[in-house]
Amino acid sequence: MRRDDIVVAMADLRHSDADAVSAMGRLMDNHPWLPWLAVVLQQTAASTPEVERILRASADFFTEPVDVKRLIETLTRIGNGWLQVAENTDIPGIVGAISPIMRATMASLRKYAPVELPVLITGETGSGKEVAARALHGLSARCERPFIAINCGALPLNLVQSELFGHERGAFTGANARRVGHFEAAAGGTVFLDEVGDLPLDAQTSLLRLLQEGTLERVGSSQSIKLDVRVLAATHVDLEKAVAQGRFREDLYYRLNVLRLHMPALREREGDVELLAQHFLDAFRLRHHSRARAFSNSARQALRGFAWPGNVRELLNRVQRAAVVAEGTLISAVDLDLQSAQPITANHSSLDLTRVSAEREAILKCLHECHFNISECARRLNVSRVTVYRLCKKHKVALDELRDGDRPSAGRRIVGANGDGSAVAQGM
Ligand SMILES: Nc1ncnc2c1ncn2[C@@H]1O[C@H](COP(=O)(O)OP(=O)(O)OP(=O)(O)O)[C@@H](O)[C@H]1O
Repeated sequence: MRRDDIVVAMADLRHSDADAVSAMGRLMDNHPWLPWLAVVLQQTAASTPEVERILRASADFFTEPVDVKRLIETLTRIGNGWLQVAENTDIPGIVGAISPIMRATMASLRKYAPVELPVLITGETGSGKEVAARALHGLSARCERPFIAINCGALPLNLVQSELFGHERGAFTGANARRVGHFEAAAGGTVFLDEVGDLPLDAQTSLLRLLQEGTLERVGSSQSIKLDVRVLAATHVDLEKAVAQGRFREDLYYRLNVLRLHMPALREREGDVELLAQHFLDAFRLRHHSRARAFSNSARQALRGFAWPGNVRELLNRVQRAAVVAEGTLISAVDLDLQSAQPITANHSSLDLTRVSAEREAILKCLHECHFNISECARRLNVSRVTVYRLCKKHKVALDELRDGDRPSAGRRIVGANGDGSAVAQGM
């Protein structure tokens, strides 16, 4: 294992005593990215919590006599780079949720999905808020109906009302025909309002009415239209602060914040980074030619030690780039451009760590608020532009990647659902 040349591991528990079983459990915990298979005697299957834990962590398990056909099928699947183990969260679209913090979040998600109430999804940029919103929709009774994701920050200011709620012909110059807004287009389904804090006040009022009364009016009409739609909203800014500053309606905040789902930052998700990285690599290999099929030890260490300011989106970008540049079958820390990444906990007292993390949070938050305008960020933080760049370097803030991620591709990204309930994505 230390040499990184294990493709699949088999935990043979047929003749193991309790000590051997718990040692095996520890070994599996320490190597969660490896596809594990387990072999047990029928009478020992899940007989103790330790064995149960091993079976849960295994991609597949077998009892004696081993079904060789199924074993070959499983090995073939693993050999083809398709790691079932990475997708054992049983929430479609959400990969790599073995960390306790992510498991707790997924447990909440499962509970919230069938409930007909708004959910406010919080979390840093790239932490998977939209992925969570889609999962909430996919696990709800509305899954066959449309899922429409709207980036509120990307809507042209003068057209927000019309984009969201539609308009009648002649409502304003250029309104040559009646137009149905995103909410009406999602009738019976779910609307996901990303960056809800960016909604202007008049649109907030219309949204509040929709949430309270279940009705909307198109721009240029006074006729109320009844509408059944579930609203999910996300923010990476502090909405409470926006309320305190009068930029966000308090009554709307309480309406949206009935259920709250917090997506943890990737650096808090111990064990998930490797699973996600392997999943992204496998997915990349299915679509493109790439020799790289796994990560070297140093790469894994770097993946675990990095602070991931851009969260899962940054991990995805780095893995894809590494898969392109890697020369051999193993991706190295250099391929990931993480050669100088130090474990975030190394050589720091907890007070130091708190300071470092507060500084990083402050710079990231400010950068987002200023839409990555460095001069503006420097002005707000009362430091020079050079200092902003220095801090970005110090905290491994990949400005280009974050900028790309921040740049809204379109106001409306998801336009519907296929017959099988899967979302149709546009402009992503
Ligand atoms: N658990 C996950 N499994 C698989 N892919 C994920 C997961 N979480 C995030 N991703 C991927 O990471 C990228 C960013 O995710 P997403 O857009 O949901 O983040 P976000 O929090 O909504 O970002 P932003 O705050 O910038 O809107 C997407 O490509 C998404 O598919």
